[in-house]
Amino acid sequence: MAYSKPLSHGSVQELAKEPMFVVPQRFVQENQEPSITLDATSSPAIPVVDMQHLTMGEAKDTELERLHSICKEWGIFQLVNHGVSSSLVEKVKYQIEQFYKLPLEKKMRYKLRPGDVEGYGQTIVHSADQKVDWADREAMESYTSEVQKLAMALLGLMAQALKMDKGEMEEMFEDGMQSIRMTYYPPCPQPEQVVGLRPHSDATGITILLQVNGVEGLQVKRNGVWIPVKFLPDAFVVNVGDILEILSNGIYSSVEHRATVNSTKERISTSMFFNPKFHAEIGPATSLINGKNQPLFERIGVEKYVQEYFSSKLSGKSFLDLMRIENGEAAILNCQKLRLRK
Ligand SMILES: O=C(O)CCC(=O)C(=O)O
Ligand SMILES: [Fe+2]
Repeated sequence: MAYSKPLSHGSVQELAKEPMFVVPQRFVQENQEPSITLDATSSPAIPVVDMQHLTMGEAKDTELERLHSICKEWGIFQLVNHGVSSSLVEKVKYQIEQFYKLPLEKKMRYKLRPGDVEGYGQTIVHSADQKVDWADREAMESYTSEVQKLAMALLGLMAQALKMDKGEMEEMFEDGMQSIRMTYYPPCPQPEQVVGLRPHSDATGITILLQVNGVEGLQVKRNGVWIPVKFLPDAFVVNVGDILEILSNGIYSSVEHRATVNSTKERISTSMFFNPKFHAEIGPATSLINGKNQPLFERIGVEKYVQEYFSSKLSGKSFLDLMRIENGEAAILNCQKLRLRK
């Protein structure tokens, strides 16, 4: 997840409405890593998983094995036949698009206040009591709860595939923290000069993403190459986050991804993040640890994890590396000690 402070100088969406041929300097990202991006026609598509095949029929076990390999090797997939009604998804998409069409003064009624994480601006909206009055609250609420059920079902299947105690997974995520982030990427005259969202892995258990207006821009890093994620109508993009990588003791791999912008079209996405409850402890599942499998990551309380996450500068999967146990100690503990000494 990339959390960032609200723009103090106004909204990127408003800025992009002005005629503009050159990107203002403050948006130019100079130290972008040189990257090879495959074009959409030649690149391998990220795998597609069919929820119906996973839950019913004779091929259930084979599909579960497939899900397992995908979470290990890709950390991301498109999920089809997910069971969330397409009319509900369409309604939510429509409402989100309508929200971004509102004049700035109206959007500003939902503006983030300093210290807030809810509202309009560059940050996330927590779904527990989110301010979604701009939309039909009912549709947004049913969407949130439907997607939550789906996330729990997926986490349960993953527990089964990992051969970990399903109860341990449920205990961790049931009544967990769920948050939602809607992102608007305006068209940009020099798309190669800016980043929509810089490379990161999500600090979550799993993330379920909706490409709201069908415009592509999400890319995932695989073997050092950025692969564009195609838009599949009726699919959710599901990605493995850092917490699931830790919980699975490194069997699953969180995916590094970024969002690029387009020179002519705006893009809207909505990510729903699923996290353990605030008082849980993050660490490799005890049911996966034994004499042969030693824990590869540190155990840490969710509260502390979130604090550390916010105080670290994000880049790729560097935050997760802090949790990795090397030479008997995790770097995150060393950071804390250094900070205490100061
Ligand atoms: O806009 C996207 O496709 C990616 C969003 C994302 O990575 C995030 O919200 O963490
Ligand atoms: Fe993300």
